[in-house]
Amino acid sequence: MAGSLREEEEEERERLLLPPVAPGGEDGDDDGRKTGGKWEKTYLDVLGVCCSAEVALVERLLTPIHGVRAVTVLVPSRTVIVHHDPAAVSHSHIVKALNRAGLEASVRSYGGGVVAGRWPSAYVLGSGALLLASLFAPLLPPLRWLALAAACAGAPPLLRRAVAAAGRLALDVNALMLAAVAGAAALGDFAEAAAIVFLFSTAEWLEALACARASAGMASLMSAVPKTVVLAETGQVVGVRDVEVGAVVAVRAGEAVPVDGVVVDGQSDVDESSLTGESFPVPKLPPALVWAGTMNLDGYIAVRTTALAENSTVAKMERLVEEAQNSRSKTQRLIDSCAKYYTPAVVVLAGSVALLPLLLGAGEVKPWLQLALVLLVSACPCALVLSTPVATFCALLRAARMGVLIKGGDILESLGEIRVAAFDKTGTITKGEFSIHEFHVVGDKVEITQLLHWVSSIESKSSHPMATALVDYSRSKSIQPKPETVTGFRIYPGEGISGEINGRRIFIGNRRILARSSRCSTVPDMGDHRGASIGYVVCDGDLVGAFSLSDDCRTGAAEAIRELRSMGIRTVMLTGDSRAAAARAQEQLGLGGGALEELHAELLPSDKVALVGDLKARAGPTLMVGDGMNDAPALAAADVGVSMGLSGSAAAMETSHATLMSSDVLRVPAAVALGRRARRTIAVNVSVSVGAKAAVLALAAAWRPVLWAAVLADVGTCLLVVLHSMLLLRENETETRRGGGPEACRATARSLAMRSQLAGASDGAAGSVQGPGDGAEGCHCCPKPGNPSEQEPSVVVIDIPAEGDVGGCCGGSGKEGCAAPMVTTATCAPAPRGCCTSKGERRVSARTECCDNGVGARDSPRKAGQGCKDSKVLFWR
Ligand SMILES: Nc1ncnc2c1ncn2[C@@H]1O[C@H](COP(=O)(O)OP(=O)(O)OP(=O)(O)O)[C@@H](O)[C@H]1O
Ligand SMILES: [Zn+2]
Repeated sequence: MAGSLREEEEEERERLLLPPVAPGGEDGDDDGRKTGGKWEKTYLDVLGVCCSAEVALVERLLTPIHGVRAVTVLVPSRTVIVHHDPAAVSHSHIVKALNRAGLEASVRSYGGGVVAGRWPSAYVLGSGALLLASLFAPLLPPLRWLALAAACAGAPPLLRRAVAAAGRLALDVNALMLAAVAGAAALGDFAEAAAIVFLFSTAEWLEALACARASAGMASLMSAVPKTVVLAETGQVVGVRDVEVGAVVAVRAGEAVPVDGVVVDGQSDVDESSLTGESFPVPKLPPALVWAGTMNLDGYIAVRTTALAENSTVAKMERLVEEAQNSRSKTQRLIDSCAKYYTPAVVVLAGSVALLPLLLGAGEVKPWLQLALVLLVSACPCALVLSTPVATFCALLRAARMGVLIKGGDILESLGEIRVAAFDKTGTITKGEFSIHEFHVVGDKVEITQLLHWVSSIESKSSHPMATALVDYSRSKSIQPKPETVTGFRIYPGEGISGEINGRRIFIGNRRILARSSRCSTVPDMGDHRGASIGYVVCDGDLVGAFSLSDDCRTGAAEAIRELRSMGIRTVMLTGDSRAAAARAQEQLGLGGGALEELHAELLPSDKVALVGDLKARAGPTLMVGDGMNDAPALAAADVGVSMGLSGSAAAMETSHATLMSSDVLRVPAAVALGRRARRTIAVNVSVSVGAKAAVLALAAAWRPVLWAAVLADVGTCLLVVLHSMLLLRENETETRRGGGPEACRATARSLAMRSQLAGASDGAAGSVQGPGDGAEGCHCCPKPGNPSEQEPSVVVIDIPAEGDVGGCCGGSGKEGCAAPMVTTATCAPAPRGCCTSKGERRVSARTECCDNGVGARDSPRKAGQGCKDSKVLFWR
């Protein structure tokens, strides 16, 4: 059932994440395919794209070409992506069209190191050599003409671009530089003219090199996907784009998985780091899901595809990164609009400085003209315009590499401002892998087998984590779900689900659904499972079954929360689950049950939205992390909504602003840290570029107009800004430090996995392969007992105040306890018609004994600072 469900979900994801319609294209892929030729996506490195001004030019050049459907220009990485029909228009045709306008385009080869290491053009080299020779002019005066030759030698690329820009009535940096060169030459400063050309083109080249280095990272996202696949049944080799959904493809050891799918045969360890940033291999057996671009390490697997190549997760990721580059952030919009006025203003100023003395008949004209040239060179706000997009691009790329997909520069900036982090519980703080403690029949209306059949059949239509547990539980009792017998399936967000089987309407869910559907009078006592969630089954108005289930915290959840708190961020839990379950998770997170500063339980999706709004108003910019469908509205309402990617629901992924590709919540503090770093980088970039300009202008105003210094300030700061932004690509020590514990655990897991791989390779058999789970046990929520002297059995009595009834809500089992402060219930279900026995204020004591089971036993409440690392419940009173 998991397979079919996932497929549905996959379909939904596909529907939600349809390829973006790029400018110029009006329809989706399907239409294109139907009309004959296949659309292809070609990536071009276009060095001539340096400001957003070139975007329009590229679009104007390419969109009229027959066979080109859409053009996307990514300024930060100087990339142009062309959707075209290769039969109608070839790569070289596109490249030529761009190069005619002097844009220096070349087709990016897949997997290649892009253009890194490329030599400067002949123009740059020629102009440099001539300039060098001209320096000997003091010895041999005629050599000074070589400087003029140097300026001319380097000018053609500038001229071509300036003419192309002028064609669309734009004044670009090339035109400004050429004007300055011409001016300097006219004044007889040949060396100055040559210096401008040489400095400018060298800096451009270096900048392009740096950008190419940065965008190589993006290319590597997709380059891992093989271009051909082997069909498992026939052994036939076909292009990856021709593989249909449902085909079975063979993936041998050492090959990358070509398309998203389900393992149907074989077994292997798969390295998913390209997608999740998680560096240890994940064992895959049928029916595990695998994703395109991940690496099959050591075994053969057959994969039934669940998506077309262009709709694979990695392709969608790539689209998101591309879109993110195109979306301009607040800061960037501000800078761009300033830049729009800055250039014309300075050009007009330069013009008047040059003309006024002439008109007024001032004595010496030359210094005025020099001042005008300096102003002209300073009129390009290139560094300022670059200061944000390059930093944003590098940060987004860094985020993608660590398995966090951020959908734009704005989100990145907001991430750096976060003051509150709200977490959903199930599937975010906890693993979302429930285990069933009890499953009872209530009354004598049905048999247990019948009940299990109903529950598993209806639950197999739900993607809630509890559903999986209930279906597995039924299977363990030899009852197979029959989803086809269910009609009228319905989801009640925050409550549960319902469906009809053989004319009976069955409801499954929490107390709210009980209130909605039943006319019962008693609620069964669910025994001693404190902190478990209680579920009910109602058939045609009668309560017929009840069950209790719970799940444990994720690895790293506690560290993530600690990290966020150490960064001065308030942490909050917003859960649809019961208060008892919330309190149990809180307790598992440590810090004496005070890890999260606020707990809000039993929330409907609308309550989550309201609380997010409240947090925003009360404490500042709010981040929300969630996985479920019920979280989607809250994710959208938060300043930054983060969804749990591959494990979460499609709805959450769609509405969120960022997605964690792995389920490692430690990426949340890391992403916030990255956001803060990006903000700092942008601030430094902006001040450096503004500062340099101001210094040159001040120098000029002080009658010291130095033209080459102005050029250096212009292109030099551009280069500086690019290089400084690229520091973001490097892993920051604070990011590594964030959650130092789990990092160590991951290292262990990695080395264990590697060792097992080596063992497997040397003796040819898998032997006793230790999965990553084994290696990571030390980083479980519950700290592993350390000092043996602390593990001596001792009896501790923990007093837990029983939860009081709030506003006449049903009390559930009547035995749920809560140990955490500030447990609130936002809303109460309408009081069911007399279904609950009310509860008074009570204290419940648990007698516990310390134990060292390492991974916190399910029933072991643990209190920090009581000399007991872990404890086992002996009995409840
Ligand atoms: N498919 C289901 N089967 C049984 N119970 C369900 C189902 N879906 C929801 N419920 C009940 O409704 C409650 C609220 O569900 P909801 O999805 O809003 O939150 P949750 O996933 O439990 O917690 P969180 O909000 O922390 O993710 C659950 O705790 C559960 O008791
Ligand atoms: Zn959840």
